[in-house]
Amino acid sequence: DLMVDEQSNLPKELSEKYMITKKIGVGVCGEVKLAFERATCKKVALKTINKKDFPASVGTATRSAEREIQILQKIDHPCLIKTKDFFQTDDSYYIVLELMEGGELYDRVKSKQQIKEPIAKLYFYQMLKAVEYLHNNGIIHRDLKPENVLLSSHDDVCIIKITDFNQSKILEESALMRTLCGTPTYLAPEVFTDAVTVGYSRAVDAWSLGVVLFVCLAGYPPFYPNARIGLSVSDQITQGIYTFIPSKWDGISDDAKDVVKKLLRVDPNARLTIEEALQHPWLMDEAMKETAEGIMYPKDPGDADATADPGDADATADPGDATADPGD
Ligand SMILES: CC(C)(C)NC(=O)Nc1ccc2nccnc2c1
Repeated sequence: DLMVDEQSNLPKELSEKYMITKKIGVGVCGEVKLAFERATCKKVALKTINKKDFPASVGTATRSAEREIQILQKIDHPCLIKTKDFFQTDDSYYIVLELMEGGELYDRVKSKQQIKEPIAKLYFYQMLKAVEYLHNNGIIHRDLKPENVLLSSHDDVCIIKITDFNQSKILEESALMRTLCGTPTYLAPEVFTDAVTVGYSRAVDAWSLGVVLFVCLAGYPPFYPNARIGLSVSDQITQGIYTFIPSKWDGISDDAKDVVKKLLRVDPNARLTIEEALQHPWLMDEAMKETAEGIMYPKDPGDADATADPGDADATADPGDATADPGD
């Protein structure tokens, strides 16, 4: 077992490599602190996940933390947070992440009330590309919200990165899929009927992005307590009841409203997929895409996120496209 540093109960290896300073964020599973890599003086974020914080469900906490770590190490997209290092002790996981100096989108929306439409579109496009990559790699995030979207700087035009994969789900090949490959001679009809709806759990991410887009554009959420007298928030959601308050939405384009309406469809089968959202007229904006691709895949290797190999001709192709899409 790793020697732990007596003062701060941190693994010795960790405190030897990083100097940990102030708390900069708090998550469901722990906290995020600002740290400096001693060798390079570069700033990083240190996310701590306490295993013991969930005595009752210590199993699920560990499993969800292990799943998060497994996913964090496998994914590679400019709009998904990257793990730089990883340590663990008996009671905690320590994940070193690239620092996102702009903090959470949640705080940006709170401080700006409404985000200007072109900026909201730039952020939303990056979120769609990140979630498209996850879905093409058989991963569903399942907890997309402004707290889990981080900004790389305080500037309006910046990279966003999605974080917090501890609620995410890895789509494996299912028994149902194997059944449907066989000869159905003796197969009951309901197995086919059930099969029609299975495979849509990724649609939850499209719904969540619809809510995030609504909040960015309007500065208030579509579903909230007392939005409709007599309707709980869950009733509002299950019935798809929300209001475009004129004073907030009058200056916003009909295309933007149309994307929100088509993502906030109660029927997952009718809801826009991430792919379809990327094809919506509101996102058919060459200037925005040029800006986005430019910050996601900078040409200058010196830039923070120059991950694509300059020699690689189609550096702009989304690596996620190549992967087969496992069923649900
Ligand atoms: C800008 C300010 C106020 C210092 N906040 C901040 O950096 N917050 C966070 C929060 C969580 C993070 N998680 C991963 C990477 N950077 C993060 C930055």
